[in-house]
Amino acid sequence: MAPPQGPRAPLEFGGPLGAAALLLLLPATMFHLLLVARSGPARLLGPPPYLPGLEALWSPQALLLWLTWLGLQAALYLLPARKVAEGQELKDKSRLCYPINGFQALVLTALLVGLGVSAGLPLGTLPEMLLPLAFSATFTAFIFSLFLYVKALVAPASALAPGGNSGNPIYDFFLGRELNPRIYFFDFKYFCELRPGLIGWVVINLALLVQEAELRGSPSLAMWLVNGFQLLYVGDALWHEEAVLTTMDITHDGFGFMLAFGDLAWVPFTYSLQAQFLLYHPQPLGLPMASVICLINAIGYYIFRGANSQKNTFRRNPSDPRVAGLETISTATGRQLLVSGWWGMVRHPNYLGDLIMALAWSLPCGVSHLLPYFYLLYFTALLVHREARDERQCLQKYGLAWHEYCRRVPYRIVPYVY
Ligand SMILES: NC(=O)C1=CN([C@@H]2O[C@H](COP(=O)(O)OP(=O)(O)OC[C@H]3O[C@@H](n4cnc5c(N)ncnc54)[C@H](OP(=O)(O)O)[C@@H]3O)[C@@H](O)[C@H]2O)C=CC1
Ligand SMILES: CC(C)CCC[C@@H](C)[C@H]1CC=C2C3=C(CC[C@@]21C)[C@@]1(C)CC[C@H](O)C[C@@H]1CC3
Repeated sequence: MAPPQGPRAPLEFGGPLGAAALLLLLPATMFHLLLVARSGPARLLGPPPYLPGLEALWSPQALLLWLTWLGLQAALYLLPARKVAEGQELKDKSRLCYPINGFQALVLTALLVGLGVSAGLPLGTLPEMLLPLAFSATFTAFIFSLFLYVKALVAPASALAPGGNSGNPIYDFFLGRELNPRIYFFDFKYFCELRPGLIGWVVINLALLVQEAELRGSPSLAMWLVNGFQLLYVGDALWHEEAVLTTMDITHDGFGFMLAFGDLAWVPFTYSLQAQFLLYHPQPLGLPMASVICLINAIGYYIFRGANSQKNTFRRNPSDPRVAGLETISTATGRQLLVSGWWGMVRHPNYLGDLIMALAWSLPCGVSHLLPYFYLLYFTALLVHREARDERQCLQKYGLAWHEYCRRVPYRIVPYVY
């Protein structure tokens, strides 16, 4: 069994009590949203229309479908990749290798779904199965997290994450103990972060669009916009898959219930909330308003992509002509921090772009209900919390240089506001 790590990392997410509360609250919120989205009043803050019994949640067909989906995505992950990328340096100075074939998996999934539909696969019936599918995803995330917890018991100390090894089983189960749990080349965290949930999200959106067409003759403009925007977001994430290797989820956080449930259940079943809402509550949307919403999404995407690409290019090669002229601060680690360009505007310009896109995804649902704005509210909280965690880690890494960066770029996410 691995010994506990040296100096204990400070507890996050409210410690064991917070972790226990989130263990229950996150699945409960997801089921609440799924139930409310199909109810007449669609009230985010009201009670759910009914409490589903086990017979509404548990379905062997849904479990089989879900496991087939995971198996398909795992098979696509194992296909030859156009590139194999190296991750960040680990505690033992080694680097892990990761296949870069996520976009290929998206394209092949689209082809398979297209073939299936032309052969008579009833994609439009998927929305009827969302509740038992979400239950199967939650159930598998729970069992999988137990497996990860047990697997970490026999992992070497160097394989453990900085957090998630407090000694409290609930906290450690929630946060995750092992940094990069793998079986041979199959990296569980990297696979889950980008494949079954993210691709599942756009397939669910598509099924909702198909069902809307079956119900009303054609998909609404609002449904097209939500599908298009979110497909762009998922396609972009998979196209720039390598960038995920430097996120705190991969480099810092262990793999436990939070990420397993977040990746496998939360992303596909709550991120598709706007499309779910639109299926049961059609909203009129004229061309002028649709154009304004497209413009908002384009601005958000421009900032999001510009900021992420600028940082990634700079981190890969600071002398690249696209970033060589930018102002920087040197740090004691030898790495530099950008203080002009996107990263001189606010300290997290990519979050700003992401939030503007989140607004554009909700606007097609009109302003009569708060429910479709859940993603924007949740995402604001997630990014504010994530930004605070990242600041703590950067302060630890860069010390005085980080203070200097904060002095030169005082706003975190929104210029002159926050
Ligand atoms: N839709 C969703 O649910 C979610 C989406 N996201 C999105 O994913 C993307 C990645 O986000 P995330 O992983 O949180 O973090 P970032 O991509 O913002 O990365 C933060 C890291 O960037 C480096 N950095 C910070 N400031 C500078 C600077 N001035 N110059 C150079 N490097 C700097 C630091 O690492 P170092 O110095 O070590 O390179 C820091 O730790 C974002 O676009 C975010 O919006 C994130 C979470 C959830
Ligand atoms: C269930 C909890 C509330 C927390 C779950 C968090 C996860 C859903 C997110 C943690 C970091 C994520 C990232 C993405 C999706 C959401 C999760 C998994 C992206 C893949 C989204 C697309 C971006 O281009 C990159 C993101 C990296 C981080």
